[in-house]
Amino acid sequence: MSTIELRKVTKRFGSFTAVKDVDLSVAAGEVVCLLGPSGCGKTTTLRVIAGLESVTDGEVVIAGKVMNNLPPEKRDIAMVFQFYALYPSASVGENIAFPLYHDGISRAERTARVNRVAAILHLEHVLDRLPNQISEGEKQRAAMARAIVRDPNCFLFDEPLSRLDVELRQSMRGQIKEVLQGLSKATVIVTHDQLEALTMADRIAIMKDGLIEQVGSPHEVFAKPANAFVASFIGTPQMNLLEADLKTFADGTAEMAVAGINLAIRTDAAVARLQPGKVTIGVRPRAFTATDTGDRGTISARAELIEPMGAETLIHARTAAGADIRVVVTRSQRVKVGEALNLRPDPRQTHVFDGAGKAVRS
Ligand SMILES: Nc1ncnc2c1ncn2[C@@H]1O[C@H](COP(=O)(O)OP(=O)(O)OP(=O)(O)O)[C@@H](O)[C@H]1O
Repeated sequence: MSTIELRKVTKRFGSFTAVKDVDLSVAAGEVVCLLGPSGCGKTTTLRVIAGLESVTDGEVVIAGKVMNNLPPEKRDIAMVFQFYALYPSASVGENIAFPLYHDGISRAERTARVNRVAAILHLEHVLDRLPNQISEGEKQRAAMARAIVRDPNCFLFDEPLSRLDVELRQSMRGQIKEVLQGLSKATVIVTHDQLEALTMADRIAIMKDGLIEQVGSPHEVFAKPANAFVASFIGTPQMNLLEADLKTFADGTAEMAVAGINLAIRTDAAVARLQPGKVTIGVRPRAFTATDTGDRGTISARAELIEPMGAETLIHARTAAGADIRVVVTRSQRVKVGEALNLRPDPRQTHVFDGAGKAVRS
């Protein structure tokens, strides 16, 4: 069974802990993306799975077997790096066949397998060419073909698309996803690009400072972020995180105010149970209604910068107290720089984070 499991994995480099107590399991046929800012420990986690780094603590289990003491070549894993490392003097077909030369596979079998993966990855027409005679996208597909030709237990990808231009990335994301869907292998992809993670992953593990902050489907991490970090990391434009004052009352109700304005937002039982004081409310830029008239429950702000985005417009607004708020409106709603806005957050789409940044859910 092609599965990957990390059990309380920690990796230290000297006194620095790059990966802390990470638990993660990837089922057969599942694609999990490790996503997070630079230096959060994504690549180290991948290298630990591959056996390119030893673990300091915990267990790496692949296909049900503890792999901690096995070298990379004994783990039956294929890894695709950011740099494809194709041999320049060998044809594309020979490059793809390379992993099969060590396995005592007959020439006929080798050719059959290369042809099969070349068909999956649409490379039949370039098999006889040298790597410098094919496009960047074809090089990336050749690297992937070389990884899947051996039929390994699992796949690991390290920033597989980072060297490609925007357009090619877009089409490759779909192609990789399609190929992986047909292979039924556990796959881990490292990326710092959320769009890549959102489109390719079945589940996303969001990392920060060596810890996994949340693991969930693309929809879950977007709609139900576990904490303020995940909330601000996932979604473009970024979610607004606004400081709010929470008051709770003896009858189990609560009120929240931003810059002194009481907002008609989530004040359900879970919020009312919090300690009164400072909390953070999270509102995505598309979860505001911008109205002309300021009435109860709206935040007053002034448009500072307007960014047309095609069908929608991104407005950077600022409150009198100096809080910046990003708002997305439809193109037909014309707003000018300097104009006063009254922003009403949709209560059903308002997130609340406690003093430690943890999401409060009812
Ligand atoms: N061999 C090493 N020795 C010491 N520190 C290391 C070593 N390898 C990585 N680190 C540190 O561990 C942390 C995590 O590195 P890692 O490469 O896993 O991050 P990352 O999330 O993949 O970042 P990026 O997106 O920039 O590649 C970083 O602070 C890095 O400097």
